[in-house]
Amino acid sequence: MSRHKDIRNLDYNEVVDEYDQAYDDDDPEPTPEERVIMANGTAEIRSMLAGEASKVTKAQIEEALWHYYFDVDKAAAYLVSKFIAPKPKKTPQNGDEYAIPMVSHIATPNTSRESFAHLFRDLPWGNIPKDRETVFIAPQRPRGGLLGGSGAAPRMSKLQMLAAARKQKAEEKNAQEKVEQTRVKMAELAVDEKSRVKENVPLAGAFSKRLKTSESTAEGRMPLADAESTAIELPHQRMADVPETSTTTASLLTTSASSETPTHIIPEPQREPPVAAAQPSAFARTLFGPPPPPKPQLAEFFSPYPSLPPSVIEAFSKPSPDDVVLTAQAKAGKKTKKKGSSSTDAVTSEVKALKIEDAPLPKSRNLNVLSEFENSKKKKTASFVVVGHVDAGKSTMMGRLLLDLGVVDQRTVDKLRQEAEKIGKTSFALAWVLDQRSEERARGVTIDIATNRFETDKTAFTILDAPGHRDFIPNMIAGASQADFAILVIDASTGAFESGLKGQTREHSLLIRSMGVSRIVVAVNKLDTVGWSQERFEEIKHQVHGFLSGTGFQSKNIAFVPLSGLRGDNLVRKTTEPAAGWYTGPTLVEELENSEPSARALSKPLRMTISEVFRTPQSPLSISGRIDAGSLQMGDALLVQPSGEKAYIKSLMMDEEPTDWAVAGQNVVIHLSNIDPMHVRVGDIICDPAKPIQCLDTFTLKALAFDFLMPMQVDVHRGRLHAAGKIEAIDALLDKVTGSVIKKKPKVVKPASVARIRVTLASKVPLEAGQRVVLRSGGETVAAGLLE
Ligand SMILES: Nc1nc2c(ncn2[C@@H]2O[C@H](COP(=O)(O)OP(=O)(O)OP(=O)(O)O)[C@@H](O)[C@H]2O)c(=O)[nH]1
Repeated sequence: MSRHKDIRNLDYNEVVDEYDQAYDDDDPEPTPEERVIMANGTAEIRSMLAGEASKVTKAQIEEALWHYYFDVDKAAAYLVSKFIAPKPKKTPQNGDEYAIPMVSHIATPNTSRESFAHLFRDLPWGNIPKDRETVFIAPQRPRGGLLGGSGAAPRMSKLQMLAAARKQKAEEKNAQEKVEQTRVKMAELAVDEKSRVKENVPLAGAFSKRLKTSESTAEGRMPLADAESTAIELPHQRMADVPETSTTTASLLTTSASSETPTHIIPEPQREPPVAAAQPSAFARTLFGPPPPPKPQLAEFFSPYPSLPPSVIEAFSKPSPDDVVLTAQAKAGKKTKKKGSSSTDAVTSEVKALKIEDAPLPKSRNLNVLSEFENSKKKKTASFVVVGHVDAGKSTMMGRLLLDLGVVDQRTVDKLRQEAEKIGKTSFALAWVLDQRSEERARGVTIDIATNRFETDKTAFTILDAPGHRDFIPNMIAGASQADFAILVIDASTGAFESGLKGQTREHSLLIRSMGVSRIVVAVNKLDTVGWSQERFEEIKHQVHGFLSGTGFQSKNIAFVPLSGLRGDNLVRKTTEPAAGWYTGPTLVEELENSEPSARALSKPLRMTISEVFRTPQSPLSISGRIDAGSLQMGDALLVQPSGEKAYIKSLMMDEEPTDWAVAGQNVVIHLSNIDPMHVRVGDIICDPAKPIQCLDTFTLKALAFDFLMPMQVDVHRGRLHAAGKIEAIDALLDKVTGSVIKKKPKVVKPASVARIRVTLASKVPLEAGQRVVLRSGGETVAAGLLE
């Protein structure tokens, strides 16, 4: 049964009866002395009332005296007003204008409506009938004090004195009882010391102070002052006088003091017995009398119902069955939790013990890669970038080339043509062979570098089809950075060549030359639109040759081919157009085969710029790119910069076939192991851990100015890498041919001039001397050059 059930079974009538009984006990029977005073008072009142005395009974007189504490005057006045000359009842008359409606259920049958009007018929005042005049009873003796007399204390009769004494006694008794009740309640609210001692809970400092203060004050030995200072200043002789009764408080105080500061420690024998509540002060005792004897034992718990029967208190003194069940459940839960946690710990430790061995490193065959390359019978490889003004026909030309070479079949092209017809872009069907992104197909422009490959009898080519639109120049730069040579596509149709020359034809030419491309094949395209005009071809050839020569291309490295990419004339096969009979030179593919790739930096430390990062079935992290310098083989350790993380070559792919090694100039796919993908990004450089590339945030550049140069914010492009930077200073203006210093620290560099400039970067990026970078600002290429 819970204690709530105890409350429900409580007999409230029994409790109320007890309360009433206690209340009745407050009005005890008169003492013999009071009986004498009562008799005298009765006689005195009878004499005061004289002839009217017969109208009141003895009991009425005694009750009045008792009520007024034997005050004869008050009792006599009360008896007169109540029994001898009571005020007449007011009975309103019906029909009176001042009639007050009476409530029907209390009105008598005869006086259903009473009026007070008759009381005012004899107005004006002063004409009052005799029977309605007030009876005044003059006091026997004059009142003293402020209302008359000498001002001395009024003289009291013996009866009055006795009544006053009784009244004071009753008031003292009530006050005493109130104090006692308050003390009991306070004692019950106080914290039980014994239980705290059992629990070894030290007293809080502030509570300790209060306790000491209370004790000392109760004994009247100390003033109400700071207990801490008082305890220290207390004379030893005085402390020795304290009776040795209990050590509980002393122990508590010692514990408390030791936990705070040694100055609080009071010798244990000198401590006083514990009290749970403050004792009344001397002033309080003067007011309320001596303190009651201390309760033998304080309640061990707080009860808001101090007057409850013992059975109820008993029920609350112990944990209820509900509490017992809850406690048991809590303990069981703890045990279970402990069990669970221990099992969890065990699992955790087991998991920790399960040390995952590092993935076994790929086995290296320790090949001499350079000799393998020399002895290999593989075709030479070459990469070329296709550049030119937007819509010059670059993608169409490469699509046709792949079709004519059999890399893609006619069926695929027909399918692309059908798809292109649906959106009204039939003429772009061949371009879609390379422009495979939906956005590129929808917009009809190339956005990113499209790579493809084809082989001739002698060479394995990699096509890097660059976007012609000025918005995608950074992608074109990325393509150019991987190329051995370039195809510059020029739209020969009327007006297009001229506009292209002012546009990206010029910029692309400058860029590819600055990127280190020295061999260029100019594809004069769309000659079918001008009837295969030789004059037009020669005009374009003349202008472009002069322009390219001015940008640094040697004449022997410049070739021109008149063609139609859309129709495939002079692309793979010679044109059969009669109007084009004037051209007997090589086709575009033949010109490509005649182009020697740039020298390979085979013996230099490994450098490879990451073009793509992707996931393959072979590895969760695969990268692709062109090896700029050095060589690598399966099992090699690699360093990724700028993250500085190490990785291993799990396997290699070249031309979509597995290989054990690769050298500079080759495009490869590397499946990495032992590295987190978060450390590898497009534009990072893979290098030899033994000869790593350094990460710089400042460098000096020998730059060709495309625009006016001065200290300014720029974007630094190296391959796929872009970084924010700033032209910090211009160290010198250089001679274009010799490279000697013309002028030191010029403030501005004019376009087409060469200068040595210092560039700072917002963050460190992998850079080293010999690399080519491009500086752009506001969407325009402002300079390109070589790191010194
Ligand atoms: N008549 C004719 N049209 C051509 C020839 N080559 C390309 N075109 C057309 O020119 C348009 C643009 O061709 P694209 O191959 O997309 O040009 P692009 O240079 O690759 O364009 P971007 O990569 O976006 O700069 C298409 O409509 C082609 O059909 C050609 O030899 N003759």
